Amino acid sequence: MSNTRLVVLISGSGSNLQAIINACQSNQIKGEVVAVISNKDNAYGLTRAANAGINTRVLSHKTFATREDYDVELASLIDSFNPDLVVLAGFMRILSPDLVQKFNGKMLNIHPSLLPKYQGLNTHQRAIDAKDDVHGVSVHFVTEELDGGPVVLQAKVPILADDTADTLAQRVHEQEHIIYPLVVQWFSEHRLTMEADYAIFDDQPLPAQGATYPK
Ligand SMILES: Nc1nc2c(c(=O)[nH]1)N[C@@H](CN(C=O)c1ccc(C(=O)N[C@@H](CCC(=O)O)C(=O)O)cc1)CN2
Ligand SMILES: NCC(=O)N[C@@H]1O[C@H](COP(=O)([O-])[O-])[C@@H](O)[C@H]1O
Repeated sequence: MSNTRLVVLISGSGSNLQAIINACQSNQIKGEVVAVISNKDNAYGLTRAANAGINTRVLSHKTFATREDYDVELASLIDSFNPDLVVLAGFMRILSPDLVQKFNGKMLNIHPSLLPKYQGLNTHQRAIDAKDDVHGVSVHFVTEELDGGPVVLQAKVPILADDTADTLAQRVHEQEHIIYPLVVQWFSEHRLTMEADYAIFDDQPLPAQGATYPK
């Protein structure tokens, strides 16, 4: 089975990118990150990629008249690396239908909430403001509906009485760095399909290594 070719899209720090790079280097994921693309030239994730010897590209959305024009260029750039899987890792642009359709079934996103709760932005603060006692993270296939695609795996994170958005985000990040590599590993082992209705993982944080959940 050949290595899964991953193209990762970022906009910021790239800690999830780093988790995936690490998982590829440890052979947890039978794949390689062949390129990292950012819409922001100051994304620290670009430094992480360069340090790992990975191709990097910056495609700023600010130089395009419309979202659609940007996405035509972005789709072409992604395609140029011949990916098996496109991984959105803190990529902060809403993707237009044509691009989503082009990579249908081979584009994943990680979202910091227990979808379908809190689609969109500022999820940690929204959960705190709502006085929720649990928050978390979801890995899902990307569809036209923003953060509405089929969920593959979730991890729950309790909200503590003295939590701020930052302290909560830190604990959510810890679970992100476990479940995203795991889902990408499952994809690299050809064990995921958009049509399946995967179990939503409950309560306990995942073990760091190789749980086997998909059917
Ligand atoms: N068609 C889809 N596009 C994207 C999805 C998706 O599921 N379907 N997931 C998002 C990721 N995301 C949350 O997980 C998200 C990213 C960005 C935004 C957003 O409102 N972006 C604004 C700009 C915000 C900024 O620049 O800070 C915008 O694009 O106008 C919401 C949710 C990735 N895309
Ligand atoms: N709506 C998308 C979204 O908010 N994604 C979130 O952006 C962060 C990126 O962190 P990273 O750059 O350190 O991986 C992550 O917490 C991810 O869940």
